[in-house]
Amino acid sequence: MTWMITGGAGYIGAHVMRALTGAGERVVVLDDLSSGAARRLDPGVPVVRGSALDGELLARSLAEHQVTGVVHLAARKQVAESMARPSRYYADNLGGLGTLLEAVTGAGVERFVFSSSAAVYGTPDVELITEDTPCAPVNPYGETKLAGEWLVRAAGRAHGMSTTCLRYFNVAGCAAPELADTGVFNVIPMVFDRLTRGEAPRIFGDDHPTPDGTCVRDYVHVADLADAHLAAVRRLSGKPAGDLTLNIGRGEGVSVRELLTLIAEVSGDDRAPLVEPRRAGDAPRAVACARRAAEELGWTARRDAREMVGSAWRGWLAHRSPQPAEQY
Ligand SMILES: O=c1ccn([C@@H]2O[C@H](COP(=O)(O)OP(=O)(O)O[C@H]3O[C@H](CO)[C@@H](O)[C@H](O)[C@H]3O)[C@@H](O)[C@H]2O)c(=O)[nH]1
Repeated sequence: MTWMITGGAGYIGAHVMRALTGAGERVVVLDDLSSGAARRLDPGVPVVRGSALDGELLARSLAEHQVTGVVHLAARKQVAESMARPSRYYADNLGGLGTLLEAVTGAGVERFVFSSSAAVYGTPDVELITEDTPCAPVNPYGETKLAGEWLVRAAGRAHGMSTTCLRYFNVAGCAAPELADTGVFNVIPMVFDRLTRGEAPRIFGDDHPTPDGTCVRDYVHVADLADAHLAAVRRLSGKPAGDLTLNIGRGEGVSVRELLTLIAEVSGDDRAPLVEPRRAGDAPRAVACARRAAEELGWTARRDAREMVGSAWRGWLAHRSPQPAEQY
């Protein structure tokens, strides 16, 4: 089998590429390097430089590399940007996926793994989010992920393709400094960025209905997430498997205050945080029930929050972004 990884030069895609090649899978990367970084690529892995919106290139590359399965990660992923530019998100995330699925089914590819997100759930008021928790996204990014899942399942049913949708919770850390997340769009890099500038980290609300008043999230190490993709690929490589949708998280909540304590320990910078008003659209708590992934894939996350923060800090020191391209 040969797996095409779209977005393989991105933060998550490069970790997936390493997990698959490290386990002996044959891989080809498709990436237009618009937000991915060439330094994350592996010289031993062929790269098609182009976009998932380019149907002709896709058809040619799938045939040339005899691709038998696709892991689709290439997408826009900033919530705030999706609210400012919804049509761009719909066009790129769903347009790209539609074009890719046309090419993939036309080429007879029988296995497809889709990068989805906990953003499909919106802000449910539950202790643990299961895959049966109703989906009610609260921003265009989450909407494109939910509609993307529908598209993937429909194509699977129509063309006899086995599909797996992985709903990632809060992804953090890195397996090696060169693979680090260099964008400043999530809490850990946002706090690192503040500390590096000599500013206090911010807490968006300490009056949430949670034990310490700050938001609780399910942080999952990107290397564990990559292992989940490997497990999904292995499962699909066996007998035809229909469609499957899985939460990918640890099933454990970490509050913003707990995270800041870990960051202070790792960075050696323990300045007191500033408490700011709540951020619009933030759920007080978003923690996965991770049981179905354990049952279906035999996968559970192994790395804890300290390992995520420590590896993220080392990656930040090595490759921090001078200035993100656009801030919202
Ligand atoms: O300086 C900061 C930055 C963030 N937060 C809080 O930290 C938590 C995590 O925020 P963030 O890292 O922005 O993640 P989420 O808002 O939980 O969303 C992330 O996780 C979702 C999946 O659960 C993905 O869909 C999104 O793409 C991804 O941004 C939230 O409670 C924020 O209010 C702070 O208190 N201070």
